[in-house]
Amino acid sequence: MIELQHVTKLYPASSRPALDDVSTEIDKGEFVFLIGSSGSGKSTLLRLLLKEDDPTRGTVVVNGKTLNTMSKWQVPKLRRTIGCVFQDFRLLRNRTVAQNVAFALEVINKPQRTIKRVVPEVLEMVGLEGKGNRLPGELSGGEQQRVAIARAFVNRPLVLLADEPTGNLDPETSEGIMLLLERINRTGTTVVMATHDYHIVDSMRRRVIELNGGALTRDQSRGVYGVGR
Ligand SMILES: Nc1ncnc2c1ncn2[C@@H]1O[C@H](COP(=O)(O)OP(=O)(O)OP(=O)(O)O)[C@@H](O)[C@H]1O
Repeated sequence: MIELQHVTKLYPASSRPALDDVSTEIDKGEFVFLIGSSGSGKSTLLRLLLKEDDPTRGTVVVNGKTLNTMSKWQVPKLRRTIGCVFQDFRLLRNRTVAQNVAFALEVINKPQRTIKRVVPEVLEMVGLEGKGNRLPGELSGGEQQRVAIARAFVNRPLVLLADEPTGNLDPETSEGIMLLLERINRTGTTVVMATHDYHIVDSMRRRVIELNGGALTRDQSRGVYGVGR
């Protein structure tokens, strides 16, 4: 499903690798927390999985495709199989909630009749029924993140990558978002979530992969955030 083999990433401006000989495998349907202090390489790893950047050395495989040898024209097809959620929601401010979600289907040329059917379904799933005509600015942070999750999931991706999805939310709202991500995971979608939120990691007891200065220093099933934090 996801495989990294001896992946090193060196940014031109930096003397220290952002990722340092990282090898791991994530199976279909897993839920994985990616943890590590600021600058440890979490976002870099997620960017490599999306082929937003290429590794300096090593091999990255996502959904059966080796990204190193993938040509540019195949990248949009890869990204259709991956949903993304970010800390800052990244919604289109001047489009309604429903339009934000519909947009994800329009760009992959789904017919309007499918869009009309699927968008209300997914908005209901994330608990936003009746709010499709609001603008993002008229929603709470938690609701905006639900829109972002709906947009990421509407195309039923094989993998959902979440980079600090609860970073801007209070603990109670974060819990709701985590329940939603768990629900998505139960549909068979692999979830990889970068986080600093030790409450969430400790309460969910899922697989934990820890990066430290770019190196993978811990891989623990049913893990915790860590001792001595
Ligand atoms: N575009 C870039 N050019 C140069 N260096 C970069 C670039 N992006 C990241 N880095 C460096 O790579 C290292 C890893 O950064 P990365 O953003 O992956 O860490 P992170 O674990 O996601 O951190 P945070 O938790 O703060 O988001 C850092 O030292 C960072 O300064």
